[in-house]
Amino acid sequence: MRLERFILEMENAGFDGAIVSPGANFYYLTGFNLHETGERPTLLVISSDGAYHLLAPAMYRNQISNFPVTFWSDGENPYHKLSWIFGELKLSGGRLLVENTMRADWLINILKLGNGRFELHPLSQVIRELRMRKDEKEIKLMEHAAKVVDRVFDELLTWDLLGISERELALKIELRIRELSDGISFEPIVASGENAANPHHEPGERKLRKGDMVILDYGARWRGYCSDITRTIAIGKPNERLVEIYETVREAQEKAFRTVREGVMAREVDSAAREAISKAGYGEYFPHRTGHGLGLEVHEEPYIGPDGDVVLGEGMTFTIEPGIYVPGLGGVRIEDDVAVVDGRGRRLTRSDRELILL
Ligand SMILES: CSCC[C@H](N)C(=O)N1CCC[C@H]1C(=O)O
Repeated sequence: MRLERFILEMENAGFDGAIVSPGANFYYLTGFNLHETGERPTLLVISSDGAYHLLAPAMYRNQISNFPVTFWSDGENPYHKLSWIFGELKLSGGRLLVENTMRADWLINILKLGNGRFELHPLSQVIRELRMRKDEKEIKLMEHAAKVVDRVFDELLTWDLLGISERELALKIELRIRELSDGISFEPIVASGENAANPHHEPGERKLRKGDMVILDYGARWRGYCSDITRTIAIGKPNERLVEIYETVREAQEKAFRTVREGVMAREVDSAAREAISKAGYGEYFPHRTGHGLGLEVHEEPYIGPDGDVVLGEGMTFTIEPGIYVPGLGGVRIEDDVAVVDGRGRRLTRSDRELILL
């Protein structure tokens, strides 16, 4: 059980306990996906002695079973109950791991209860090692999420794209992902023409026209796990320079993928892509890392950048997505999701990477 493994790691690292708020780590450890608890304090308290207890709003009563839990109702003070949980778990002070993204108001109240006796550290310090290595079941779920985005790509190539606005196309992609999966893993990016020079362009009213290169970047979620794909397509015949850029990015992506192997540093994958792009003279137009870990979150460890000091290992899953962005002209990005399986890189997304002219 994940929670037991986590407790062992936490104890080995010399921590007395952990406090986890809803999000990917909470889901990873409990299996409960408590949607939108928002401002209502919801906290999983774990002691390195092996005991754990959840504090949750009463309105989530039907979603939590077979787990030690104390519910609080609107109008009650949840921190009185949290204090009781600390007592039960004998957590009166010491070194505690806390969720990196915990709300400041919850954190302040926890510190008040600790009365100066808690020394807080980020939870990621211990949980990252567990989260980074996916087991077979997790990889299967990610393969499913990847199949959904591949299917959406096949389908969108049959849609009438000439004259559609970026916003409309993003909506159509989102709708199709929602029909085929549990939802989107992030808001789709549709960046056409000169807008494609912005890696995180927000789809707007610009309509797709002949000669455009269009970056399509979107992802699906399946049973908590994410996919993330980017393809760049051309509407009619694009400018020669953009075709040259496309081929450079395609080669960079391929070279980076071929570098993936157990034992290789994340930064070696990044430099394979970066060198190919720099050699073609576009180094200054590749402003981001080559990829990022992918799993319960769309951006997680291991990060595949120039500073990537993680040694790639079995079960790690990440994207490879080099890009070139030239202001005033446009851009190209090609992205696949990759898993390290049997020591080698395996592409989870498999859509065509050749330049497609519509
Ligand atoms: C979560 S929004 C961005 C999704 C996209 N696939 C992505 O992760 N990136 C686009 C440019 C680089 C890369 C990133 O690191 O943000």
